[in-house]
Amino acid sequence: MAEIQESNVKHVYFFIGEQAAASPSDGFAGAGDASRYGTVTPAGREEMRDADDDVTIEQVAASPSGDLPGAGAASTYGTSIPNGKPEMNPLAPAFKMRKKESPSSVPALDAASPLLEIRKVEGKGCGLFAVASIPRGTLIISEAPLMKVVDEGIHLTWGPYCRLSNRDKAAYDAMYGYQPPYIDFDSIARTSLIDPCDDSMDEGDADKLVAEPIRVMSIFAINNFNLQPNHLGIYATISRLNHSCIPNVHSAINGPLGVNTVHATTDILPNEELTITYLGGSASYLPRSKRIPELHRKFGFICQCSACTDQTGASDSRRELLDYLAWGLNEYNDRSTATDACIPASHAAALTQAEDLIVTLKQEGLDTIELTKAYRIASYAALAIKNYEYALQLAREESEVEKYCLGTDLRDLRRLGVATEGWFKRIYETIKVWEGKEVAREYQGLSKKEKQRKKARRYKKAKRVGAAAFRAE
Ligand SMILES: C[S@@+](CC[C@H](N)C(=O)[O-])C[C@H]1O[C@@H](n2cnc3c(N)ncnc32)[C@H](O)[C@@H]1O
Repeated sequence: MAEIQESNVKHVYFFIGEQAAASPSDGFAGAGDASRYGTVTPAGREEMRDADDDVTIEQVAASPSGDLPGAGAASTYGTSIPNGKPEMNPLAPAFKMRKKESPSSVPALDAASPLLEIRKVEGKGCGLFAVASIPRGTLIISEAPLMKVVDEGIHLTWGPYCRLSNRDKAAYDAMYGYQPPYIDFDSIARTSLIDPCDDSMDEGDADKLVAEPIRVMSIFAINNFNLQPNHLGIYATISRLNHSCIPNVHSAINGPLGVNTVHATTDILPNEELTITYLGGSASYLPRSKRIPELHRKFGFICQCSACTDQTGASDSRRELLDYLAWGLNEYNDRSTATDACIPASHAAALTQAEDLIVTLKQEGLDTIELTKAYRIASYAALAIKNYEYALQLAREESEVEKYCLGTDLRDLRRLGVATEGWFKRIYETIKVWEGKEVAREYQGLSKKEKQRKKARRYKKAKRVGAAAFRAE
């Protein structure tokens, strides 16, 4: 069974900083972990800004394609998000909607789940909706890909599609298809399917021959997710998740299990739409004036989520603050020698900045994997100033969010040393180096006790809830 490769985990976690040995002297104990904090480099930010310079909100809104759903395809997703790979066609023309194909009826879900159903959504095609209350942390979907091809292998989709069972083909055909303008479907199909030396075929025959493979590619183009190792996959159910800049579920590839898992990152009410973010990592921190064109450029729709339609400016102010705080913390984590007001000059300042990042993420409703990164940096800085208790408390909070986003089967992340439990070990190791074995043991013991206390509290609560339910009956 395929395990998560580091290259793919990057799309879940952004690693920054080199592998440094835990060193009491530099204060970056624990940086030996491939840190999951990463996100933006200044170059990355510039890149994003350059790209955005192409389209403004006004241009997007004014564009004739502005109201059309469609164009998903690659993105940075780390989590897993439908992929759009603009780089597939370096000759991509300026954004122009060519064709949209949306099945007119609502198809049945392939993976039946008592928690959700597929429904038509005005302006979005179809989407997934909760049919019951879904508490935070619930594993909602666990799904193997319907079909996969090697990375950048959109031209290879026709063969695997033809080999699908009738049932799987029906699930595939029910998906939304769109031809992003940066992929030249027609020439890809002709190049891969028509022998240039075969002059027995006239233009009409060739058009007929490529029509179906183009349809298949157009579905694959906007519904695929990165898989490990180096594959792209499409899912009957997960590919129906729409985007929100304030998502309520998190999708991640679980290599050891060979599935994509979707967990609730917030409590979800019945009839609420389940949404992921198509903007991975730091791109979520962009203000709406940058997010909207970015989503439009990559996925072909105008986001109407509450953050994108917020006219008060509160969401934008928070995102700008998030971008500022996270960028500075990344520089700190990278031990950058640059000087900038947003780069904390001391560990204590980094701790305060990371706390601000945590609070702002929560205020913006971003209970996502980004929050685990913020907790890790805060824990890291707390450790550096020898506030061990607080470092452990922050690690515990990180661990909770990790569980909510990714579940508990983290074998590959453990192997890579990026799961929170690896971070706990680093904290204890550092305490041992700095304060001696006894003190480290004490903290470990306290942590164990705290864990047991928590478990006992949870058990008591479950018992109370159970008894109340029993009485109600
Ligand atoms: C991976 S598909 C999601 C499922 C799709 N809605 C369907 O009906 O199968 C991605 C496409 O869904 C649409 N979409 C996703 N999120 C959207 C949103 N927030 N607003 C409008 N359209 C959206 C866009 O057309 C996008 O290209």
